[in-house]
Amino acid sequence: MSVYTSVSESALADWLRRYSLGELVELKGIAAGITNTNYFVTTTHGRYVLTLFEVLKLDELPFYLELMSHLARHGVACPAPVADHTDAFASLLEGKPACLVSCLAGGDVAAPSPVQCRAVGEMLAQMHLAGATYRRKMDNPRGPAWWSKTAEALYDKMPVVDAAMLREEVHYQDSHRFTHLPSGVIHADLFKDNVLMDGDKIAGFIDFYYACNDFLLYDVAIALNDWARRNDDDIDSDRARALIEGYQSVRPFSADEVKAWPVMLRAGALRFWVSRLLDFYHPADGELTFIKDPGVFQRLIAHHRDRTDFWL
Ligand SMILES: Nc1ncnc2c1ncn2[C@@H]1O[C@H](COP(=O)(O)OP(=O)(O)OP(=O)(O)O)[C@@H](O)[C@H]1O
Ligand SMILES: N[C@@H](CCO)C(=O)O
Repeated sequence: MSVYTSVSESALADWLRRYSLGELVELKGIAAGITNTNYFVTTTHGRYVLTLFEVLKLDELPFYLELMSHLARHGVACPAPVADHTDAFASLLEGKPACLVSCLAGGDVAAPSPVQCRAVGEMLAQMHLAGATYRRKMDNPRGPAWWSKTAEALYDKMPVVDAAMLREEVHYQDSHRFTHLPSGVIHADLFKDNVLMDGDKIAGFIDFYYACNDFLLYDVAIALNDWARRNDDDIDSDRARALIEGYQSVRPFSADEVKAWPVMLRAGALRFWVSRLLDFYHPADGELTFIKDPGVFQRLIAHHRDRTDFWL
């Protein structure tokens, strides 16, 4: 469930007076999602998604909401935040920072086809191009410094063999640091559950709350590691090739990116291995029921290590 903060119809009707969206018709909690409280809100003007932020603070939101607005303005499929009469995208509701965004059609897919993977790759490249003119900047809070430090707090808790592999992976990434690859605004969490599909079309990328500035190639690796991953945690070549082809039909990899690609696939997996290990060994209060299997990314890294064909 993901309604942590209850919103009463009367509080929402009051809050909606800040907007030019008409009168409240219906308010309905959304079950999916882990971090935030989400509702579908219908007004006399249309349908929107209301998010109450459970962790992010009001002054942290402009980077993400202005990014979504920028991307939507450039034709990238993503929700467009709605501005209120003070021209703000967010304000407090029931004591939490809250915003309204356009409601998209479609739903997430559990078993995507190569055609859908191609569409994701293409839209991701379009997002990277459109992001080039976005002025705000945000360092990646979950980059190499974060995973090295976080891993230090995990080694002692893990089985010895797994800890040794994690050490090796952190060391491997430390010894393959890049400084020269194309970088810009990335989504940084483009898993299957963060894309709404309408058939074979992208209805929209959602959940931009890990977006930051980093290597564009790292974003492609994160997306591929989820969209093309099979149930045995190896990669399906047809889906991988389709996603890369879709991406390169808009923004071809540079020669440096081609060289960096095998390392980046492992970096994209390491980041989520570490965050899932952190949730597993140091769960935050109330998080227990949502912990995802860290082993998925350990097994994926093992497959990436053995790989000789990287679908390029
Ligand atoms: N703009 C939108 N249009 C339609 N449905 C949406 C939209 N935004 C979110 N949803 C629906 O709400 C669900 C929860 O959203 P989301 O995954 O962003 O939750 P969260 O708790 O904020 O993030 P996370 O699950 O990554 O912690 C999505 O699976 C989707 O079904
Ligand atoms: N997509 C992440 C969770 C949200 O960051 C994972 O599956 O571990």
